[in-house]
Amino acid sequence: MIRSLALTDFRSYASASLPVSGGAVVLHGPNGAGKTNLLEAISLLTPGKGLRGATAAEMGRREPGEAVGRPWAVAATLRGADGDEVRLGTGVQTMGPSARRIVRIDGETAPPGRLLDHLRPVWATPEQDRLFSDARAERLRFFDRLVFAAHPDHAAVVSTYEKALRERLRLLTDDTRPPDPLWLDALEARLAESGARAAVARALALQELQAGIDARADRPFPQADLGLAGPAEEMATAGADEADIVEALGEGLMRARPRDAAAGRSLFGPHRSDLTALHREKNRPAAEGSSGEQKALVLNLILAQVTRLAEQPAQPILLLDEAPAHLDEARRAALFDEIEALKLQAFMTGTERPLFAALEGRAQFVAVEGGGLSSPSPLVGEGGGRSPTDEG
Ligand SMILES: Nc1ncnc2c1ncn2[C@@H]1O[C@H](COP(=O)(O)OP(=O)(O)OP(=O)(O)O)[C@@H](O)[C@H]1O
Repeated sequence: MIRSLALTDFRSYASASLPVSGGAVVLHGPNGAGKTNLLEAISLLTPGKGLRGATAAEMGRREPGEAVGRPWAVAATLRGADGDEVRLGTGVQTMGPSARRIVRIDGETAPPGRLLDHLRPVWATPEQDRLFSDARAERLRFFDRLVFAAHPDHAAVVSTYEKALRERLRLLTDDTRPPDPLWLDALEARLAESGARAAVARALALQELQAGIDARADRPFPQADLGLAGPAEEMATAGADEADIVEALGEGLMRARPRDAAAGRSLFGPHRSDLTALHREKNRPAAEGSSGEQKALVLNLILAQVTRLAEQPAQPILLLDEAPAHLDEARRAALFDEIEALKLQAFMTGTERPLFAALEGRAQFVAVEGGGLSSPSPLVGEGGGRSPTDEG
C-alpha cells in the first residue's frame, strides 16, 4: 500500500507531499483544486499514459502564459504485504516534444513494466459514465487495461500488433510503389500471431471478470453480462486453439488487403473487436442505460477487477474520480463498505465532504485547495505550491 506521495512540478502542484494511511483516502475540494491531478499522479505508477491519457509533456507544471511545462516527478513509498518498503518514482528530466517518462524503483532506473510487480492501480473516471455508448475503440482500450493489469504481457502483445498494423497500412496505401509481398506476408504473420494471443488473453480475462461479477450477485450494484464481439475473440471464447485463430486471422488479413488499401483503414482484425454488455436485471444493452446506470455497471466491473487482483502479490489501488457523487446513498454506502471489506487502498475525489459522511472516522480526509494538500494530524500535508490558474 502507498504510505506517502510526493509531487514536484506536476500539473497544478509545485511541490506537495502527503503521508497516506491505508484504506480509504478522501480528496475533497472545489472544482479545479487539483483532486484529479493527484489521482492522475498515482495512475502514473503503472505503465501507460495514466488516467487522462496525456503525454508526459502536458503534465509538467506551467505558469499562465508558459508554453512549455517544467520537468516533473511523482514519487511514492510503498509498504508491501511482507512489510518491506519500496520507493517508486516516475517523471521526466528534460522537457520538449520528445519528453519521455522514466521510472525508478528504489532509485534505480527500471523498465515501466516492473512497476506492476508492486502496484496495480485501477481507475474509474467520469468519462466512463458513457462507456457502453461511447466509441468502440475507447471501450476496447478500457477493457485491454483490465486484461493487462492481471496479465502484464498483454500490453506488449497489443503494442506489437498495433505497430505491425500501422506498418501494413503504410505499405498498402503507398501510391509510389506496390507493396513488397514478402514484407506484407511477414507483417501479417506477426499480426495474426499477436492478434490471436491478444484475443485469447481477452477471452480469458472476460471469463474471470464475468465470474467475479457473478460472485457479486448479493451486492447492490447492477450486474453486466459481458461479451466480446470479434471473430478472433469469439473463436477464443468457444475454446479454439490459438493456432487455429492465427490461421483464421492470417487468411482474413490477406483477404482484406484490397479493401483496406481502398479505404485507407484497417478494417479487419482484433483491433476492431468490442466489449459488449447487457444490463442483466433489465435485460437490455448497457448502451441504452442512463449515465448513472452505466457508471454503476462500470463500478461493479471495476470492483470485480480489484477483487481478482487482490489475489495477486502486487496490490491493487482503486482510484475513483467523482464516482461517489454519481451513486445514490445506498450504493455509496455499499461501495465504502466494500473498500473496507476488501482491505483496499482507495483514493476517492469529490467536491463536497458530506458526500463521504459515512466514512467520517473510517477514512483519511484530505482537503485539496490551491495546489496544496492538507490532512489533519497525524497526517500532515505540506502543500507548498499554488495552482497557476483559476480555481472555480
Ligand atoms: N500542466 C499544468 N500546469 C499547471 N496547472 C495545470 C496543468 N494541468 C492542469 N492544470 C490545472 O489543474 C487544475 C485542474 O485540476 P484537477 O483536474 O485536478 O481539478 P479537480 O479538483 O479534479 O476539479 P473538478 O472537481 O472540477 O474535477 C486546473 O486549474 C488546471 O488549469
